[in-house]
Amino acid sequence: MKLLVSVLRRASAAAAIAVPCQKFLSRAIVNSAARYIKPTTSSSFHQSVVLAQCVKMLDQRKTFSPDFFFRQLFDEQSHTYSYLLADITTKEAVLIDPVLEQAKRDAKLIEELGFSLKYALNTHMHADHITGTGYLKQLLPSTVSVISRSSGAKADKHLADNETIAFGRHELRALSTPGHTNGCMTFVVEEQGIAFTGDTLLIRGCGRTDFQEGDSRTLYRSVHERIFTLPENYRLFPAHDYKGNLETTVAEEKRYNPRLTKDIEAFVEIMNNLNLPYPKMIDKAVPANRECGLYDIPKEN
Ligand SMILES: N[C@@H](CCC(=O)N[C@@H](CSS)C(=O)NCC(=O)O)C(=O)O
Ligand SMILES: [Fe+2]
Repeated sequence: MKLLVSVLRRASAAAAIAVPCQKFLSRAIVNSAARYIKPTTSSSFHQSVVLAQCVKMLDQRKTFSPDFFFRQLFDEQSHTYSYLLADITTKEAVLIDPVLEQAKRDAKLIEELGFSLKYALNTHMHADHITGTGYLKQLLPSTVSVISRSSGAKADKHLADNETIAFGRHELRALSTPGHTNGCMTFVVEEQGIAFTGDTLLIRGCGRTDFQEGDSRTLYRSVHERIFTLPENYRLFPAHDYKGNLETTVAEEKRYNPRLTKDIEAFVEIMNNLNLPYPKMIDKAVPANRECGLYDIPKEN
């Protein structure tokens, strides 16, 4: 027994030294990697620098505050992500980009977790699915629906650029990021280092600009001026992904987005040649979303 106690003591003393050492060393290695890696060619040197920067930005990723709740939710039909955020202390919650067909699922989850839904927000007037905000207002009557004023859609609260929405001690800031539609907004939670980009910026892609008020040059400027200027370690969460990706970062998209790393003229050319089929639901979704999704919704018994 004595032997076991002594072994455990030694092991924990070793760990107490090893963990900070490891952290210090990994940071030191990353910081100096670009200077000490021996280049064989200038392009492999460049790759080493980019890799070192990427490791560094992962190293510096923020973790959520203990009183901040985050849950990513998915609708398989439209490939839409919705995001439930809450203050764990006060239980006030917000839901970003809910989908009509998932409103009951979302309401059940919110009730099970003991949250009270304060705001149901849309990043923009969606074209591919009907928003769940109107229906959630019926299911959870405390809910206030929110969208940007420039979307032209009905809601209880209309947001202007830079306006904030509070839930408990947390808040998100709405940045106007038009281009996919006029009313597109990106919601940023600065304390947690995260942003919800709607369809403005998708993972290694971006929202199309060939319907509603789409404009490629405007979208390019929105991304470069309002999203790529956020700190590089910010985690980004889009409204859709069609390949199973969950999230990205500012640093990743600035380096690897195949559309937005190009200059503006090349970007416009890419966007003019996407040749995507129109969303199947567009003729139903846009008129419904103009009414906050309160359009042909299921009646409660
Ligand atoms: N096939 C889907 C619609 C897919 C689509 O058009 N997605 C939009 C976002 S929803 S408005 C988009 O901007 N896509 C960009 C891209 O590069 O894919 C359907 O029929 O609903
Ligand atoms: Fe969209």
